[in-house]
Amino acid sequence: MALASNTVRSTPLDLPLDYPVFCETGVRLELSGIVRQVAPAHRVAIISDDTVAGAHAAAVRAQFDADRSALFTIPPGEQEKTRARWASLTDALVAWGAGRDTTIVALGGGVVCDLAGFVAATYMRGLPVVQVPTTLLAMVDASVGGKTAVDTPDGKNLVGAFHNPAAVVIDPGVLHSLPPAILRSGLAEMLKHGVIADAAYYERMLQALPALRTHGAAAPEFGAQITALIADSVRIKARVVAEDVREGGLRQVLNFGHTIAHAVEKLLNYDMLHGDAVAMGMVAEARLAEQLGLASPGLSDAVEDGVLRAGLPARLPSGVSVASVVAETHGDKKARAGAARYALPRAIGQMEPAGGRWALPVEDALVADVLAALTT
Ligand SMILES: NC(=O)c1ccc[n+]([C@@H]2O[C@H](COP(=O)([O-])OP(=O)(O)OC[C@H]3O[C@@H](n4cnc5c(N)ncnc54)[C@H](O)[C@@H]3O)[C@@H](O)[C@H]2O)c1
Ligand SMILES: O=C(O)C(=O)C[C@@H](O)[C@H](O)[C@H](O)COP(=O)(O)O
Ligand SMILES: [Zn+2]
Repeated sequence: MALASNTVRSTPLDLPLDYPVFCETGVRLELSGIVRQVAPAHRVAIISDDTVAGAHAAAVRAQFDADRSALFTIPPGEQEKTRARWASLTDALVAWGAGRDTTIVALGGGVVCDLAGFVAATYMRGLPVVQVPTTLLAMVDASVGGKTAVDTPDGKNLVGAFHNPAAVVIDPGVLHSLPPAILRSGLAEMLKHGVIADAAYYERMLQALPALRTHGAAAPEFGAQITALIADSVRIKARVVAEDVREGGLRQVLNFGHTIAHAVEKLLNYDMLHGDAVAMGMVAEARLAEQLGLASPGLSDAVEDGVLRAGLPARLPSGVSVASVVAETHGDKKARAGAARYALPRAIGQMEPAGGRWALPVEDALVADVLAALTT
């Protein structure tokens, strides 16, 4: 395959993963060289959504031979992370003649990372995928770790596969086109990484929040600061997934806030950004941890403080009843024998198993009490 650039100047982060993660402004322009190194292919199929493609696909496509690459897009939004979109994308790949010598490039936010990743995991029983995340959330979380999935009418990410990327190419330079509310929602997963693993990182995030919120992604000083914070967030996630790729135990810590978040997202027909739901879910689950006596007093105030300083929601959205959220939690993937389970921190930066388990069952009545207090 003729490539626009065969040399890769950037150095990947030093991580305990089997695949390189690049994190540097401008590195998206080295994508073809990276693909050639990690997943050389006869053809390259770029999967994106219409919004991202409009802003960023041309610079990516230009790096590959026109007759051996193609762009496949879906409409933007979580509502598109479905089996139907998986079917239309895989049909389109067949029609285009994609074979096992095709590499998938996932160019987009978390929805594209998950959906294109699932296409790659399943098409002809598995193609390499290079993740090129374009939202803050996808940079720090969805592009790393190999979870791919689609939603079904019954819940979030219910059908999917573990399929590690061949490489992750994080270019914070693409964040300039991201609307502020979507940038902000990515802060939730970064705060989560601080809560579950690293108090110093949590503190650095708190210090950075005013600048990140005031200046937005376009400010010149934003670049270096956000790049360092993204890299450290990826380091935290990488440490966890390297130890437990298939979520046998420890990896459940990355689900802090998610039992409640996924329930609420589904009840709202995914009309709430995932990061926003996680922010609110972390506040609720931190309160559960305190009520159970698992967490030291003050944890939930500290989590709520971070969430509010980031400008993220800390309360249950109106129109969602406490009873409906509690009922939905029983369908969570961590549930066992029908009982919802929660991955709960002890303190900022500290998670430990309780009785050997990383996710604990919690009485519905206690969950309902905590959620009721978050409706006011
Ligand atoms: N696999 C994982 O480990 C993992 C981790 C966290 C989240 N997720 C998943 O990620 C999804 C949420 O991801 P998200 O918040 O990125 O949502 P998203 O992918 O829907 O992106 C949000 C919006 O931003 C737009 N956008 C993306 N990049 C842009 C850019 N650079 N400029 C302008 N607009 C841009 C998109 O078109 C979309 O409208 C959820 O489905 C969640 O379940 C997966
Ligand atoms: O990588 C993980 O593991 C996570 O749990 C990260 C989460 O932020 C992410 O939202 C993930 O998609 C949730 O996965 P699920 O298995 O709970 O559906
Ligand atoms: Zn998440």
